Amino acid sequence: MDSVYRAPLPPKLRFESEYTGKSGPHPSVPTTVRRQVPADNCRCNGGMGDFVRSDPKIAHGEAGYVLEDVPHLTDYVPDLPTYTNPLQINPAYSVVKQYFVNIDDTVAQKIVVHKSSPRGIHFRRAGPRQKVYFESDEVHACIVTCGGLCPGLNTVIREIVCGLHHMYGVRRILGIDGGYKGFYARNTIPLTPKVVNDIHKRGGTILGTSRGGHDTSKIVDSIQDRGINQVYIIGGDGTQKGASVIFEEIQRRGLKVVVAGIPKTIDNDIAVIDKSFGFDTAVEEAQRAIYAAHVEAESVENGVGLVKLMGRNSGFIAMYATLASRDVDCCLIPESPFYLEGEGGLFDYIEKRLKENGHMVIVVAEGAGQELIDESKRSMGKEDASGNKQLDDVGHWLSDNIKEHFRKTQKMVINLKYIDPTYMIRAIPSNASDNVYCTLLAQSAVHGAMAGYTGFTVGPVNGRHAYIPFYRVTETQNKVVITDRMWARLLASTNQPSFLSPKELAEEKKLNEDAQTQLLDSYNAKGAETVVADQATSNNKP
Ligand SMILES: Nc1ncnc2c1ncn2[C@@H]1O[C@H](COP(=O)(O)OP(=O)(O)OP(=O)(O)O)[C@@H](O)[C@H]1O
Ligand SMILES: O=P(O)(O)OC[C@H]1O[C@](O)(CO)[C@@H](O)[C@@H]1O
Ligand SMILES: [Mg+2]
Repeated sequence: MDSVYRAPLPPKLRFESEYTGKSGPHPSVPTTVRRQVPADNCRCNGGMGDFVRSDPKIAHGEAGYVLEDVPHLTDYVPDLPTYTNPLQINPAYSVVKQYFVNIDDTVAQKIVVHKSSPRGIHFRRAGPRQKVYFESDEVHACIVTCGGLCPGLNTVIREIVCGLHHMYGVRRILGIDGGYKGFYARNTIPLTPKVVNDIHKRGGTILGTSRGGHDTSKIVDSIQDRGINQVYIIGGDGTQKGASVIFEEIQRRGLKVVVAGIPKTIDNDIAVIDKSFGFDTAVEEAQRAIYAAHVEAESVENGVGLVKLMGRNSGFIAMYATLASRDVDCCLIPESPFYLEGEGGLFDYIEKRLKENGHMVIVVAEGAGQELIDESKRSMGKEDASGNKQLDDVGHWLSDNIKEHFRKTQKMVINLKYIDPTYMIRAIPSNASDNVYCTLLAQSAVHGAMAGYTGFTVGPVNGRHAYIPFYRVTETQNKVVITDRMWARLLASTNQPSFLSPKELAEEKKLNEDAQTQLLDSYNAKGAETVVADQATSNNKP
């Protein structure tokens, strides 16, 4: 049984796009159809950066029900015909009871509710629809991977290709070589089930990836020139922003082209979705480094194992690897400030742990403690090609400082081993559960695109796959909330200090409470629409 509330939506929630219902022979739809909305509804600047998105599709229902819907081709391309979904005659699926998703199914963003809580925000449930907006031989799809590597990229590529081919009979699928810039600067790679058959067993991406090089006009020109009508874009928060401007430009040009985003990031910092693919694999691999650090540390007198893990702005990998391993005595993440010297500081804690236990393990996320690093040693203001701030190496900095402290104070002789497995945890193939997850993501993206949805990111929300508007996943980043239970569990498991004074802790708590109260107040005072906007900035997953 579905745990999602499935009452039929009131008629006013039904969007035209779902009910046009025209089917019949394919009347050679032109690839380019001028859209019916004013061109200045959206502005693109031809490159990275600011853009004005067209209005969100928000519908309201009873008891504070809000549907944040995703765009559909029929929103701007008139008179599109629909076709029977070929899955209806696919022997594997035709026997499945209720294989097609009811068009009224939506997925709740918030599932912990009170008696009087408004029903809140919902997203359109992902999955195959009875009717599709593309004929098999009309589809010309492309796949691109952007940003840093992540376990499972190849699995997603494989499953998009196989899903399109086996489920929808699509034969024309192109790989874009080397990220966004590949659209206009490289040759394409033809993809077939045979080409992708074994790729899920390899780390990395067979398509290559890159940062920077997002030139919206050139990318959309290339899509238009090649006659591509389904664009699958796999990448992190930056990539989804890029996908969003591509979608806006496609819409502005009135093209019958869908843009589907598949969220990818090792840091697990993408808002709204439960978790990003590859994260579990990375956490599992991080265990190996932590295990080695522990073995090294416990084999010598006053051994300290220090492991640096990825996590630019969010400490999820460090937090989960710490919780999973149970060998870690201290976990440092970007969200939780710490200090070295003085009472209650890190040096104090190390000394205490070594006296108690004879050894200890510290895990540090790469984005932690950046503000502590001496200005002279900072790579001030440097950015990568995508505009992401370049971080200073907190691992070496911490290692040097701990060693120097114990050498200077001569309190005890310590033996520190520093392990940096950062790239090792993301360059590996995905594990079994991530492989299954990648398959669901890819298939959900394919079903959504075939059904004519566009401008969406696909992902699980409370365990159910949903189509989420781009703006929802790009407006905020998912971060560890240090006043939540999960961080408390970690503190209880490592026994480390919180490094926050009671005053700071109270302030942090108040900030979070204020955000919650504001949310409720704005709902009560101004109605659900305001809440929709406000919730964009308060996506704090456990
Ligand atoms: N605001 C933006 N508008 C358009 N394109 C963008 C924007 N931000 C980033 N991009 C493009 O998206 C691509 C990937 O961005 P980025 O390097 O930040 O990685 P990411 O997708 O965030 O993944 P990760 O951080 O997990 O490695 C790059 O080609 C970059 O040019
Ligand atoms: O060295 P690269 O490829 O730029 O990637 C490093 C960054 O990419 C990530 O893996 C994902 O954003 C971060 O954890 C890390 O800071
Ligand atoms: Mg990013």
